[in-house]
Amino acid sequence: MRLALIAHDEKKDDLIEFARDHEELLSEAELMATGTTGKRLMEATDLDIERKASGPLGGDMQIGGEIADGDCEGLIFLRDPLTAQPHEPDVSALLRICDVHDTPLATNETSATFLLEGLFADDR
Ligand SMILES: O=C(CO)COP(=O)(O)O
Repeated sequence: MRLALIAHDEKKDDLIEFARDHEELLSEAELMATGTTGKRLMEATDLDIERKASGPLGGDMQIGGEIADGDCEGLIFLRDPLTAQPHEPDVSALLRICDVHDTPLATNETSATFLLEGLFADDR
């Protein structure tokens, strides 16, 4: 199973905590992430993560491409709902492409837990 992990700057610590809490399950997946998110996660855990470009430089669009190609089965994207992002159009496009392809998408920690547990329950 291929999964993508992304967090905006204000949410990166939360995603790291989430990844530590779920490291065993996550380690069973092939993981990809936007650039800085992937770097921070690999520094903080033993997870192996394919790093795309940083979000503002096109990383969200690269992950969107994986989803459009049917090569990513779920996205955990801890967005910062309180800060405007310069690449907001890319963020919206990524969320949209998840809906186009009916790809599971979680944008907060509680739904991220449901997403992981649901995908792995399906897989077993
Ligand atoms: O901006 C992002 C998602 O929109 C995340 O990008 P980084 O992981 O490179 O910080």
